Parts: sequence; C-alpha cells; structure tokens
Amino acid sequence: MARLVIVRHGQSQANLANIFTGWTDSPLTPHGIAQAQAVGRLLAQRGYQYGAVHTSYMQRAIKTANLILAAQDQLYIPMFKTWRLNERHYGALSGQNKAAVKAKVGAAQLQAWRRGYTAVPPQLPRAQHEARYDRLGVAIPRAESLAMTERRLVPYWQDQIAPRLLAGQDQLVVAHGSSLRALIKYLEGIGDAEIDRVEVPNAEPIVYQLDTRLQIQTKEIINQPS
Ligand SMILES: O=C(O)[C@@H](CO)OP(=O)(O)O
Repeated sequence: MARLVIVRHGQSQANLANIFTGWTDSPLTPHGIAQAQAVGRLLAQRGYQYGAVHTSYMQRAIKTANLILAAQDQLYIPMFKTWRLNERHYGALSGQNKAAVKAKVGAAQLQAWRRGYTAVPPQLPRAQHEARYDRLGVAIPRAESLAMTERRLVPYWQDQIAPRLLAGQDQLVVAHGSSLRALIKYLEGIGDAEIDRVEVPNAEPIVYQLDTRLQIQTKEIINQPS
C-alpha cells in the first residue's frame, strides 16, 4: 500500500488577476508562497516521506513543490519535471481576463470551456514557440480540452508514477487545477459528464491511500486552517 499526495500550486499572479493561465508561466504571489509553505508544514506534521516528487514545466508548480519539500526537510528527494503535468493549454484564452471573456461569450460557454470534458477553447492560430519545449520533440498544443489533457497525462502516470507506487513508495504530485482534475477523473473513474463538478483549489492537498493494485482505499482532502 502506498500514498499518493496531489497538490495544486499556490496562488499565481494570474489567479490573483483572474486571468486564464494555461501554459503561461505565471509566478506565485507572496500569498501563494505562504500557502505552499503552509502545505509543507501540514504534511511535515504528518511525517510523510516521498520516494519522488513529480511536477510540471511551470514555475508556479515547481516552486510550490520546492517550498513544500523545504518545509518537510526533503529537498534531497528526486524531482521529475514533465510537460505532461502542465496545466491544460487554454489556447487563445490564455492571458485574457475571465470576467471579460464571460461578458463576451456568456456563462454557459465559459463554463463549457473551463469545466467541460471535451470542449476545446478557441485555438491559437499557430503553436507558440518556447525554448523549454524544443528538446521534447512534441507539438505544443494550440489549445486543449480536459480530455486531451488526460490523454497526454496518463502515459506519464503509467510510466513514472504508478510503478513507484506499486514498489511501495509514497509519491507527491504538484501540478495544476485542470491537469489534476484530469488525473482525479482517471484515478476515480469519474464520468465525462460529472467532471465539471470537480474543483481543485490552490494549495489544498488530496491524499489517496492506494492498495497493491492501485485501487483507492481512502481519499482525504486536507484543508488549510484559514
Ligand atoms: O487559468 C487557468 O489555467 C485555470 C487554472 O487557474 O483556470 P480555470 O480554473 O478557469 O480553468
């Protein structure tokens, strides 16, 4: 039996400004840094020890992971960074204010893009070049639905996270609202029509106890004391 701890990054500048983020590399706010440190202290109190930590190519997740590990005195553990844990790519919505988009397209369309499973946000006319992805040999998406996000995330789960859990090592995953919704959908077998009800707040760890076949034994959401 092994433990899987998943955490969404602390508040980013884009979160604070109510801006669609996606693959935009928005930094943590001072509040986001404090949230990440508080998560680390909470997990330290529980004495969790990880075999490895997995995070994305985005600084808000990488820094949150490091702040958590620092508070747990586990900065030494292996950290794996993968584009497959990146936030869902928000396409042409990236960088736009959520309230302004809602005023333009209406609440129902906004909700479909934000929380639906198959809705693809408006695509960028061409994929943006970013040096960090050059060596990966993958096409940067022009926009992603949650379903597309799940499809690119699951191979990483199968290749890198599941084998370590099966070996009995606890794992920490620090990622994003919708990349974690995709993982939760996959792990819990949530239906396509039900996933719109799943929200993953910043810096609120979810702890799964998994059996030797990686079936969920227990799920606990750890709320930070406000
Ligand atoms: O902007 C984003 O990339 C995500 C997460 O912050 O936003 P939303 O919750 O609207 O999908």
